[in-house]
Amino acid sequence: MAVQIAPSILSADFARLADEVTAVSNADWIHVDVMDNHFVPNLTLGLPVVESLLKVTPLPLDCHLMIEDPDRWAPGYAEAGAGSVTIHAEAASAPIRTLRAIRSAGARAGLALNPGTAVESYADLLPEIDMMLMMTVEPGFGGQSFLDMVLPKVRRARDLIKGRDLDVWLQVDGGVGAETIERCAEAGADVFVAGSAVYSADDPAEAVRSLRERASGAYAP
Ligand SMILES: O=C(CO)[C@@H](O)[C@H](O)COP(=O)(O)O
Repeated sequence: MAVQIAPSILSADFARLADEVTAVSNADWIHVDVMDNHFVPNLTLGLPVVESLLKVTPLPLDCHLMIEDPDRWAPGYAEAGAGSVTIHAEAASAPIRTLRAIRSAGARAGLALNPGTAVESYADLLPEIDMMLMMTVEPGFGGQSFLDMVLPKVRRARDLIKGRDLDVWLQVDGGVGAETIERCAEAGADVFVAGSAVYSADDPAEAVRSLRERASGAYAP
């Protein structure tokens, strides 16, 4: 699979979201961070904003739910038309049921792991998901420093996916930019979320292009 770039609108200007997503129309996904101030200590946006974004961009929305009780809320994002809905392993009470509900509603189902959560504990869920999201910072805020300690886990996840011959995408999120994206790709990641590296650039579309080039050169599935 070709590498994919997903700019995170957490670093965008929320007063100009339509323009901000249009500015990265060369990306593969728009990454939408939904935070509830309970699962993480930050509050962002929810389903009404996602519904509005769906009307202004042809790019699929990659909704990352950093919320308590994702079992209750996740299917609604898929039913609204999100292309991908990711729940946190640490927050879900019934992950298999919720992942199946996301898929049944027509979206790709994602499972996210915090930096300290072992991938081996969730190996049996791999057939239930389309994407595993490895947090490379503690979730909650943009602009944090990349945690190198997560890279061995990214490698182990890629090996588990390969070992079972599954088509599961491996996403990294947090501190991903020009200095770190190649190491993520070498470890086997193929979907790259970048917030500040894209939206603090003078030319966000050029930042997307350049990140894609770096990741493609280093990608070693
Ligand atoms: O989920 C999160 C943060 O919890 C991310 O999606 C951030 O939005 C990434 O921002 P940068 O680290 O790339 O600035």
